[in-house]
Amino acid sequence: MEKKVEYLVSWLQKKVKEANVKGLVVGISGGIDSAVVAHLIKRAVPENSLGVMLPCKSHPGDFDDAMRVVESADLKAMTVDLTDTHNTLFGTITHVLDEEKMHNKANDQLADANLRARLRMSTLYTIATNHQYLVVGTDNKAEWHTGYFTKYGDGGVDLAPLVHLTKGEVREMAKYLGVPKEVIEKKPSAGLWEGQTDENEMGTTYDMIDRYLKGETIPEKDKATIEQLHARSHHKRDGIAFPKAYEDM
Ligand SMILES: Nc1ncnc2c1ncn2[C@@H]1O[C@H](COP(=O)(O)OP(=O)(O)OC[C@H]2O[C@@H]([n+]3cccc(C(=O)O)c3)[C@H](O)[C@@H]2O)[C@@H](O)[C@H]1O
Ligand SMILES: Nc1ncnc2c1ncn2[C@@H]1O[C@H](COP(=O)(O)OP(=O)(O)OP(=O)(O)O)[C@@H](O)[C@H]1O
Ligand SMILES: [Mg+2]
Repeated sequence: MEKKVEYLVSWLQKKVKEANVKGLVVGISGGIDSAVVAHLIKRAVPENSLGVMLPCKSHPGDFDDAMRVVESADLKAMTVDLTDTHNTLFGTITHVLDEEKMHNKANDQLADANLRARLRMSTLYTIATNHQYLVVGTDNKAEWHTGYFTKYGDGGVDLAPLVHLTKGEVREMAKYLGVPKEVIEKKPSAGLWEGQTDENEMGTTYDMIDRYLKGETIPEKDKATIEQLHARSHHKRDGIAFPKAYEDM
């Protein structure tokens, strides 16, 4: 584990140098993925690493966990509460959709949730610009493979150090780094609505996804779910679609 951590820390240092920036910033949710990234960026750039708590109608317990993470990593941190901003922006958008008789309320929960993730992204980039930092993402291998992230939200980052680690490997790294036990043991959640858990929403478990990614045999139903999630999310991993230049047709 020491070698794996050293590898990621030196990769982060290399990226900072190549980009000619001063440091790194990450959003701290109180979940395990951002906790691991918090520890990695602190090791990579001890004097120029920053964690940002971005509550948006979030559970207060998650904020307490985020504070525990920050303390465990001895990371510089700040809080920007996005609740009012989200209420104003989502309220304005839906008001106009109502007036135009275009409002599809069936999609409200997802649209509301993805706006939270994109407000976090915008906030992190505003802070990154202020500090001349890069924005570090927290997607692990399971989330990346299934597309379980908001495009240009939590997926809108400069660096993604955990993208080759299964959720199990993230857990092992978290233990090694000294992430608080309650954070390691809590159910993964995007925290985008009351009672949301990743596993309920995805329709399979991280254990199944990890086993699938390691090439192990898993039940047909879980395999089909994972393959469907993967097929539906190519556009998130492939980047922006461009036409061929007219001259090259
Ligand atoms: N084929 C295609 N080619 C190009 N673009 C395509 C496309 N199909 C959809 N799109 C675009 O992509 C959009 C859909 O993607 P997106 O906006 O990401 O939205 P979507 O994938 O529908 O939702 C995001 C999912 O990620 C979960 N999430 C989000 C944030 C954090 C976490 C977490 O674990 O913490 C989890 C969230 O709970 C939800 O299940 C469409 O609105 C459309 O604009
Ligand atoms: N309240 C929040 N404050 C700051 N950043 C947040 C917040 N909620 C989500 N994020 C950012 O979005 C990322 C994606 O969330 P995700 O839930 O996948 O990761 P996590 O909370 O760190 O771990 P877990 O998947 O175990 O819940 C977080 O790692 C974090 O960087
Ligand atoms: Mg979470």
